[in-house]
Amino acid sequence: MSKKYAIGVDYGTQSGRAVLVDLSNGHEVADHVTPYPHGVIDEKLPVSGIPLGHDWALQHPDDYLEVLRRSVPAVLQQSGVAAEDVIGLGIDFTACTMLPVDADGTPLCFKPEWKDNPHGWVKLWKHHAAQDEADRLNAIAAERGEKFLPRYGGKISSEWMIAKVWQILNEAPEVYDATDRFTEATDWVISQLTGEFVRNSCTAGYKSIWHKQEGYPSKEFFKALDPRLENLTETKLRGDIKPLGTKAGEITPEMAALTGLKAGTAVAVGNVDAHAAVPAVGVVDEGKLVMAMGTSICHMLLGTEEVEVEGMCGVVEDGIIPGYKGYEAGQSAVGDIFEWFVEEAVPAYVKEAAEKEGVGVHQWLTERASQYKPGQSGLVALDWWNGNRSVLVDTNLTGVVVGYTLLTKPEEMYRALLEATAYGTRTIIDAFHNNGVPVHEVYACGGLPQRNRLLMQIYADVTNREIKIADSKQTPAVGAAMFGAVAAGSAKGGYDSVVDAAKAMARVREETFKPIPENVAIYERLYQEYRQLHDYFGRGANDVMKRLKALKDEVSH
Ligand SMILES: Nc1ncnc2c1ncn2[C@@H]1O[C@H](COP(=O)(O)OP(=O)(O)O)[C@@H](O)[C@H]1O
Ligand SMILES: O=C(CO)[C@@H](O)[C@@H](O)COP(=O)(O)O
Repeated sequence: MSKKYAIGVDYGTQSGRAVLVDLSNGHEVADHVTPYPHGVIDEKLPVSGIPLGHDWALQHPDDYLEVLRRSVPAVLQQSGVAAEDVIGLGIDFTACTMLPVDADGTPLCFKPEWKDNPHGWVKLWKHHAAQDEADRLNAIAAERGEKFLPRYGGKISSEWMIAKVWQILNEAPEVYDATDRFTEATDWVISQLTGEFVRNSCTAGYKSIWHKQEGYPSKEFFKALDPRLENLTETKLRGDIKPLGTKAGEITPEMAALTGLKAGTAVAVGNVDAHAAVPAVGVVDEGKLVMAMGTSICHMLLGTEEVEVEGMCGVVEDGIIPGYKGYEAGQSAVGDIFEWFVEEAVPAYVKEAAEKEGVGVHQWLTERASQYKPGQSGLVALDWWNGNRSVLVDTNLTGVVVGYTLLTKPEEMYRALLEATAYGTRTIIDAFHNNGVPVHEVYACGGLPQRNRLLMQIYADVTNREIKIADSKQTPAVGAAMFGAVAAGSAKGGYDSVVDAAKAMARVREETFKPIPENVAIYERLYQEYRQLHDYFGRGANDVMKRLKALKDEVSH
C-alpha cells in the first residue's frame, strides 16, 4: 500500500488552517492558513453596518467554507500528495460556536430575510451577551436540584448553547421560530462536507448539557426556563449524536470539486480544538493535563471517575478519549489579554523602538520583561479581561492590576499580565488536583508555547510543574487528522482507534520547561496575593466590577 495521509482542519478564533499529515509518523507534510475574511464580528454586521451590543462576538459561516476552498487545495498542491492517498479528514473548532440553520442546513444569515438580523449569524464561543440567560438558567437549575449542574462545576456558562439559544428566543423570537436547528459550527461544516447532519458527543456533552446515559435535561427543566423551550431538545437540537472516533460520512462530489479531495474520502465527526489536541500530544490516559494555549486556554484532563470540581467546564464520558471521563476547564482570555495590551495600552515609544529593532511588540516587551525577577515589578493582576471561565464561571468579572506607581514600565505591566494568566491556570490545576482528579504532568500546545518562552517558564514556576511542549505548531489540526485516520480505519491505511493513532503519530519536544526553585518560592507568595484578590472581587465580597458594568450599560443606552 502506498503511503497514506489525512488532513486536519483547525478552525480557530481568527483563522482556519489545514494540515496534511503523514499517518505513519504524524509528520506535518504541508500546512496552510486562511485568515477569516470577516474575522471576529464584534462591532457591526458586514454590509448593513447594523451595530452590535456590548459583549457580542459573531462570525460569518462562509469564512469556514473559504478555509476549505483555499487551505485544503493548498496543502494538496504544496505536498504533491495524490488525493487518493488522503484517506481521511477531520476538523476541530472553537466551541460553543453556534448558528441557526433552516431545514436545508442553510445558515439563516445567508438568507436575504435574515441577513440584517444579528441573531441570524454565527455566535462565536466568546459571545458573552447571554449572561442574563445563563444566570437565570443556573438559578433555576439550582432551585430544582438538577443533577446535571455538578457535572458542569456548578454553573452553565453564557458561552454555551442553551444560554445562546435562549438569548435568541428572548431577543429575536422570529429568528428562533425560523430556525430548523441550532447547530455547533463544527457539526455544520461536517454537514457541508458530507451532506449529512450528525452531532458529535464532545460538543453535545460539554456545551449542550447532553449526557451519554441520561441524554439532555428534562422537558420540565426547559419548561421551567421558558415554556417556549419545552420541546427544544427534540426539535431544534434534534439529531443523532455520534461519539468521537466515528465516521460522520464521506466527502460529497461537490465538496470533492471544491477541495480537490476524492469523493468518498472518510470524514470524522466534528470535534473541538482543545479536545482534538489531547491525543496529538500523546495523552491517552489519566494524570496528564493538556493546555491548549492561544487566544484563550483550555485545560483538558482524563479521569476514570465522574468527580465534582468547582468551576470546571464539564466532565463528559468519552468527551476527549473513548473510555475515559474527559474533564475540561479554561480561561476565556490569555493571548487576547496580551494582544489587548499591545494594541491598546503600550506607549508610542515602545512601538517605535520595536519597529526600529525589527521585532514585534510582543517580543520587545518579552525581552525586557525577562530581565525582571519574579516580584520585582511590585505588580499583581487578575486575568479577567474577558470574564472568568474557571473556576468562578462569571463573564461579568473584569480586569485588575494592583501596584502601579509613577515608575511602572510597560514591560512590567506586560509581565504582570503573563503572570496573571499563570495564576489563573494554577487555580484550575489546584481545583482538579485537590478534588480527586490528580495532575501529575502538564503538556502545552497551541500558538503561545511556540512564541513566548518567558511565558512558559512563568507557568512552570507558578504551577511548580515541569511542562512538556507539543512538537507541532498545529497540534489541534494534527489531532483532527488523527480522528480523520480513525474514521477511515486500518483497512484503508488509517487506524482503528485514536489510541493507536496517538501511539504512531503523537510528538512532544525533548526540551521541557522545569520550575526554578527560587522563582517557585516567590511565585507562591504572589499567588497567595492573587488568590486573595480573586476571592475578594470574584466571590461577592465586593461586586464593584458588576456594578461598573451595569452602570456602563445603563449610561450607554
Ligand atoms: N510573542 C507573543 N507572546 C505572547 N502572546 C502572543 C505572542 N504573539 C502572539 N500572541 C498572542 O497569541 C494569540 C493567538 O494564539 P493562536 O494559538 O495563534 O490563536 P488561536 O487561539 O486563535 O488558535 C493572540 O491572542 C496573540 O495576542
Ligand atoms: O472553549 C473552547 C473549547 O471548549 C475553545 O474553543 C475556545 O476557548 C477558543 O479557543 P482558542 O483560544 O481560539 O484556541
